[in-house]
Amino acid sequence: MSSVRLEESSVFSQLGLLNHQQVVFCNDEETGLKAIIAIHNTVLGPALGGTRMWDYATEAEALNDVLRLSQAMTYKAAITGLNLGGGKAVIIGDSRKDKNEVMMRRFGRFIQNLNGAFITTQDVGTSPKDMEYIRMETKYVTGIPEVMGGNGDLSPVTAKGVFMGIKACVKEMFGTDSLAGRTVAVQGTGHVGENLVSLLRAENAKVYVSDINEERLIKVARQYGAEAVNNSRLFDIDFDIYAPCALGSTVNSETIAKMKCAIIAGSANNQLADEKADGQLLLEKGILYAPDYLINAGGLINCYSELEGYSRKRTMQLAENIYEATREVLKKSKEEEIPTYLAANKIAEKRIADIRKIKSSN
Ligand SMILES: NC(=O)c1ccc[n+]([C@@H]2O[C@H](COP(=O)([O-])OP(=O)(O)OC[C@H]3O[C@@H](n4cnc5c(N)ncnc54)[C@H](O)[C@@H]3O)[C@@H](O)[C@H]2O)c1
Repeated sequence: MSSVRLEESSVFSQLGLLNHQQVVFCNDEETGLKAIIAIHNTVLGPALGGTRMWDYATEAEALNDVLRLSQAMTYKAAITGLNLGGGKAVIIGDSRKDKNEVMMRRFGRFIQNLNGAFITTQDVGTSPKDMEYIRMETKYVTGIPEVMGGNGDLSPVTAKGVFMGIKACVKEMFGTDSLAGRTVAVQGTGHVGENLVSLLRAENAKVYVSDINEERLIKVARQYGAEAVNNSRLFDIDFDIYAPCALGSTVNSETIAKMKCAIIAGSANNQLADEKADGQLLLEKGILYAPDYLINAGGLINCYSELEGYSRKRTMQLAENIYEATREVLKKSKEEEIPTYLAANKIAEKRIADIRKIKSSN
């Protein structure tokens, strides 16, 4: 009895923390589906967010994840200037053995019942095939396979956004946004990293690359004329811009102490290990940090474009807008002497508050 109460109180206390509009618990005995859909905010438009399938240790952990991630989507859409709200879904289970067509289609029906308030896409543990199953039961899904009207690889769009974010930071720091002769260290030469290296080299930047995958590293270095460096010694090298395109949390008190660069701008999610402390450290050290959730918004932009009737040209234009959005963040950060992540959060919150006003007036 007491444990039930504890569970209940933790669920309801979590629900109140981040101001969610709606949280839906999806339970279906027949298919074994246990999922949570969190709609954080729909002031700007329908809540869009991926469906993550993960073997969470507890249901409270799943709830915590979906609440946190859906709030982050609200900020990401708002700062990028898209007419989308923030949402996310999690399915509790092992994606390698627990999922199947019927479970995904049942989940699609839960989404359909929300009448468009939530639109989903692929995330960790779900695949284009899963999106295809969901699509059989609801039209509120994007990121579907090319054969069903989707548009394939998102990473060129993401890389373009990161590239524009880098240029905005370079403009702020050096007075011109030309990358010719600037030195950039791209950590991670995967889908986004490779596309970014290609864009940087086309503007004659000097590029260092690092990766734990030796084969990829050498391939990308050779193909684009970049210099391969040992990943563990990356911060011993002098460069202007650090572009993390592999993992999160690579910007922490230990690495910041070693950093000699002027700018951090890359695609990895959650680059700051401790947003508050590391954001402040970077401000004090005079290193410009382009908020990751803004400059890596290419994937979201691509989904938005798909909903609007996909055009590659329009999608790339939207990714280019990341330049101005980053400039605005840097300006606010400078004027108010606050870390850039905080400046971005404030701009996102203001946009939502402003649009809320016009939507409530006649
Ligand atoms: N693909 C997108 O459109 C997109 C959108 C938003 C954010 N992101 C984020 O950007 C990052 C890169 O995405 P991706 O699609 O290119 O992934 P990817 O898996 O294609 O590439 C990641 C690369 O990083 C390398 N890597 C892994 N651990 C490393 C380490 N410790 N040090 C150095 N290199 C390491 C891998 O070997 C791989 O080559 C991820 O954090 C991802 O979450 C990607």
